Amino acid sequence: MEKVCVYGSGNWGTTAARIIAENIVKYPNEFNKTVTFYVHPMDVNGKQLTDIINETHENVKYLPGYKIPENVVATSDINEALKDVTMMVLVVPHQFLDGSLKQIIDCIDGPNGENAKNRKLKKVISLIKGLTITEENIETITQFVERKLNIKASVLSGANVATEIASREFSETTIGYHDLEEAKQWKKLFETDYFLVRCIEDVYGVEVCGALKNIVAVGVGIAEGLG
Ligand SMILES: NC(=O)C1=CN([C@@H]2O[C@H](COP(=O)(O)OP(=O)(O)OC[C@H]3O[C@@H](n4cnc5c(N)ncnc54)[C@H](O)[C@@H]3O)[C@@H](O)[C@H]2O)C=CC1
Ligand SMILES: O=C(CO)COP(=O)(O)O
Repeated sequence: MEKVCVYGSGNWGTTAARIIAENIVKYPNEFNKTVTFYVHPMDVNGKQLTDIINETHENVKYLPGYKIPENVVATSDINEALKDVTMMVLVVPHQFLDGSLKQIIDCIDGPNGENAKNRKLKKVISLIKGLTITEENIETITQFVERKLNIKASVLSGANVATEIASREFSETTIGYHDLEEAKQWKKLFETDYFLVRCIEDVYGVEVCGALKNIVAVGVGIAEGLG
């Protein structure tokens, strides 16, 4: 039985958690219906965002006005978020990825790596846009994730705008995979009648196109702004 965590609770993470939670209940023999939702600790008007999400079923900070299914359980406790989790959706802004992965590795492997052999987490998909650039080299986000987590990662990317998808406006996306059986599972979790998912065996191609698309998008925005 697979158990799913959505790690990251921004605009896109919240939209992804809603879709997954609606889909996951259709496959009771394959997936545990509870989706854990890792929320970076945050105070909103004197209250923890996790408490607000669990009580009102709405992420008032990052996706106000859209209800989140009750099988999404928000937490800022990493141990609770990743307990028994076999499949993880990574959806934090790229600048927080390194710190997030350190926290995840500490949790699943133990501070000295002592639990690494008993890892339950086997499947990871990145919804993150961007590239990691250092003085030495350039890596795609999944290459960075694979190097840090030692798990082959899939990617989901496209010309996708979270609030449009949350509003059930039609949109298409692509999953890049290393393993077809795993890709079929991610497709079950993400596809809806308004969010069409295609799968291709080219992880790096999908994520590089997704990242480059945003350079074009910025250019179009500037051109539009100039009239
Ligand atoms: N919003 C969109 O329409 C789309 C976003 N993406 C990509 O998804 C990724 C996530 O984007 P969004 O969900 O839009 O993010 P967002 O900008 O809406 O949310 C910010 C996120 O960062 C977390 N955060 C804030 N401070 C932090 C810290 N110090 N440490 C760790 N986490 C912290 C927040 O809890 C929240 O989850 C990005 O790579 C973005 O490019 C991809 C497609 C669509
Ligand atoms: O790629 C996006 C929409 O398709 C959004 O990316 P940012 O959230 O990084 O601007």
